Parts: sequence; structure tokens; C-alpha cells
Amino acid sequence: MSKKVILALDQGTTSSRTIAYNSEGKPIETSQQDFEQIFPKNGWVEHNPKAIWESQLKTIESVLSKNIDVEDVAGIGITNQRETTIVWNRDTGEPIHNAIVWQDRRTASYCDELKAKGHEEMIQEKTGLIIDAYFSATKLRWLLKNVEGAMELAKEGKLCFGTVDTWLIYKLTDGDVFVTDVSNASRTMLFNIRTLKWDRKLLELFDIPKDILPEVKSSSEIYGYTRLFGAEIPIAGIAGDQQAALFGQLCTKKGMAKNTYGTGCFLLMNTGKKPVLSQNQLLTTIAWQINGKTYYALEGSVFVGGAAVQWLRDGINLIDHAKEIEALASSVPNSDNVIVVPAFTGLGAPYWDPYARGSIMGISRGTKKGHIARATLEGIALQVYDIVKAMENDSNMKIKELRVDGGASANNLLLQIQSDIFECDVIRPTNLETTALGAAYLAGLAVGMFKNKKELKKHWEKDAIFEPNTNKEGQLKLIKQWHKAVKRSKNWLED
Ligand SMILES: Nc1ncnc2c1ncn2[C@@H]1O[C@H](COP(=O)(O)OP(=O)(O)O)[C@@H](O)[C@H]1O
Ligand SMILES: O=P(O)(O)OC[C@H](O)CO
Repeated sequence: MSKKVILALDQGTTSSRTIAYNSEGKPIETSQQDFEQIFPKNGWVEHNPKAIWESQLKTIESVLSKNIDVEDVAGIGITNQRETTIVWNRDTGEPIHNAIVWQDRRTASYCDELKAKGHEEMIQEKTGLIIDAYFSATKLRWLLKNVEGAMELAKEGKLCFGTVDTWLIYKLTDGDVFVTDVSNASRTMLFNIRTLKWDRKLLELFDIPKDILPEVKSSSEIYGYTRLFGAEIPIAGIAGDQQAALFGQLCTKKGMAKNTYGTGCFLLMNTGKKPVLSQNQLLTTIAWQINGKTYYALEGSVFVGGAAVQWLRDGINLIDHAKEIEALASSVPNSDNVIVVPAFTGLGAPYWDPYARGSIMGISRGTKKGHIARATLEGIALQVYDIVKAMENDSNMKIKELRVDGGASANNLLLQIQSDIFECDVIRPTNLETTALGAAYLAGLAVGMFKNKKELKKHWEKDAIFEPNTNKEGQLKLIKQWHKAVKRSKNWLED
């Protein structure tokens, strides 16, 4: 009998998960495990690579212990927090330092130096990225320069660098396989998204010996086998988590877009087989490569999305549970000129202002909790609106519908507000675990459990569609007030 289960490993910033999918793309077993967040200094964020691996391993073992026969597993797909940088010893497999997490800002001043030296244009042209501590290159450089002896070992070919996908595959194959995929490589700032190769000039600029880098593969093929679970299982799909979600939402055609409303928001638009460089501070990234065809995406990230609701809950106790915001915000018909700019950690795309801070404006004697709650949801949706507009401008394409997922997409009012603001349909699928699903699809295609994209499209089911209301005047006023409030929130911290 043919094999009928795919395991998707979803290694996220705060937890590791394994989800088993059947041949209809339905989740049948799940396991999740949190792991420690390490904050050695203000602005520094680290993970212990062994904790990443051990938490992931436990979730795989847990899923396999629940009614799943390992002999039925057709393949493993991996999706991961992106940019997070790990370096380990090639012979022993021992990490030389904790992983430096994507949120870590320790290389911000070096990034300022790079900008001052005029490297911005060259880096955007080659990598599609803007210079920022977010990406792996400056983190890897920091490790090689600050861990004693690391640069010498790297030059002798004795160290391996990887994003989390590479590290997990290295562990799953007991050190046999040292690879990444194009979507993860495109987040390092060392990879040329046009030639699809590590870029010699960038390696020189960051002083990175080439031997430290993994081989770059497509997003859907057999990379190797794991023998850790009592049967030989092919590892057959890799994609960074936001790209995997784009695939899991089946945004496989040019112009299709998804937004994930999690702690932050990540909006990606498939731009087809050619990279589109942004004039509006968005990122150009590789979506995936399948059967030799490379697809690109434009990406915009909002740092504080659902986290604004967390702040209402934990910071000022306006609500006890995140889901209560919907009823509170619905208790008023509009936000009565109140605007919340959730720039708690600065503003991401398209503003990229680390010195901006959050604000609540337009408060009057009549302002009630409901207005603040509603304005918070509007603040999330308006940040997404700004990215959509920048994306439409860069790509010369109109987004006709937005597919959504993530924890806060459970909020119907938020999605209705989103639809009203940018006057397009917002569609929520029944399966909101699109990241893991995308990885399962990529692996399933490689091992033949799924035939082609056409078959996958049959799996996609709509849960709800939010269509725009036509109060155009009201929306325009809101957008105008929003931009006024953003302007006043920018550059708040002067140093
Ligand atoms: N009903 C809701 N309305 C608005 N925000 C919500 C709701 N439920 C959860 N959230 C927010 O969604 C976020 C969690 O989403 P999730 O996708 O699990 O995040 P992540 O994967 O980034 O950890 C939290 O910030 C939470 O405040
Ligand atoms: O782990 P998540 O879901 O917070 O995603 C992190 C992103 O990949 C960072 O670029």
C-alpha cells in the first residue's frame, strides 16, 4: 500500500511543532513544544540550538507515538523561523554559540556603517533586501569575529553555518546532509536572487569564507533521509515560514497575496518568475523553487499586529482574553476619531522607523474603552493597508483578494475592517495552519503523495469571506487621520 502521511516540522520563534497530514491535506495529529527565549542584553535575542533541535525531536516522537505508523510516513517537510543564524563544528556537530535570532539588533550599528558607505543599492540589487540587522549576514559575521577562534576554523572549512532548516536537516541525517533551500537562502543577505548562487562580492564584503555555507537546493526535492525513527524517511520539502504559508494558502499565481496576523503581520504577494525590486522599502524574496522554476514574492512586515491586542490585555488590562476585543470593539459603531498607532517597537515596512513609538490620538471626553479597542483593530488593519498600497505600487498589480491566517484572523471584525479599508475581499480558509501545510505540500509533491498544484487546489476550503462595505468617504477620512497619526508617531525617540 502506498504511504499516506506527511510530517510537517514547523520550527517557529517561540515553539516547535510537528503536524501529520493525510493525503487530503487534513491535519491528523499535532504536537507542540515551547522552548527558552534568551535575552543576554537589551536588544539581543538568542536560542540554544540544542533546545531548538530537542523540542522539534520531541514533537516528532510525540506525533509518531499517536496512532501513526512510521512505515506510513511518505516524507518530511520543514518550515522554519527565518534568518536566525546558527554556526556549528562540522566534525562534532557542536554549536559554537547560541543561535542569533532574527529579532536580535546587536549588529544595527554595523548596518548603519554599511549604509553610510553606500552599499544599499548594490545589496538591494543582488539580494532584494534592505540593509538591516534582521538578516543573517551581519549575524554570521558577528559570530565569526566574536567567538574565539571561529574565523580560523571557518577558513579551514571546519565550521558549518545554517538557518534553522539547515540545522534540523543536519541533525535529522546525523550530519550527512548540509543543505538549505532558495527561500531560506534569500533571507541571508549573502545569496544572489538572480543568479541563485551565494554571491562572491557579498561574501567578501561580510568576510565570510565560502566553505561555511550549505548547498542551496530547490524547495521540493529529496535532500536525504532520516533514520532516527525506525524507518527510512525522505526529507523532501523546505521553505521559510512565510513563504511556506504563501504556498499553503495556494497563492501560486502571480498577483495572489496572503497576510498572516500573528504577533506581527507578514504580507507576501506572489510576483511570478521575475524579482520585482521595491521603490517603497518592501523586501523582494524568493517564494519557492519547484521543478526548476523559481517564483518570487514581495514582502512587507508589520512588527506589532496581534501583539497590540496582547498589550490591551497584559499592558493595560482592558480585556482578560484576546478574543474579548471583538465584542468590546463591536460595542461602538466607529472609533469616533480615535487612532491607535501600534508602533511599540518602531514601525516596520514601509516606514522602517526604529525610533517611532506607539500613540493613541484623538481622545475626547466621550472616548470609551470600546473606541480604543476598535481603533486598535483599525491600527492593525491600517498598517496592513499601507503595505498593500506599497505592494500594488511596486508590482503594478491590484490585489483582488487577500487570503488570511494567523491567530488574530479568528477575529471577524478585524477582517471586516480590513476588507472595508482596502476595498477588496478578505478570505479566511478553514485550515489556518497554512505554514505547516505549505511545507507538507512541498514535501508531498516531491515524493508523489500529491500529484500537482491542481490537486492541491481542491484541498483549499473557504471558511469565511469578508466583502467591503461601501462607506468610501468614511474610509478615506480614517486613512487620512491614520497617516496624520503615523507622522506624529515617527521619530519619537530622538537617540
Ligand atoms: N480573537 C482575536 N482577536 C485579535 N487578536 C487575537 C485574537 N486571538 C489571538 N489574537 C492575537 O494573535 C496573536 C497570536 O497569533 P499566532 O498566530 O499564534 O502568533 P505567532 O505565531 O506570531 O506566535 C497574539 O498576539 C494575540 O494577541
Ligand atoms: O516564527 P515566526 O512565525 O514568528 O516567524 C518569524 C519570521 O520567519 C521571521 O522572518
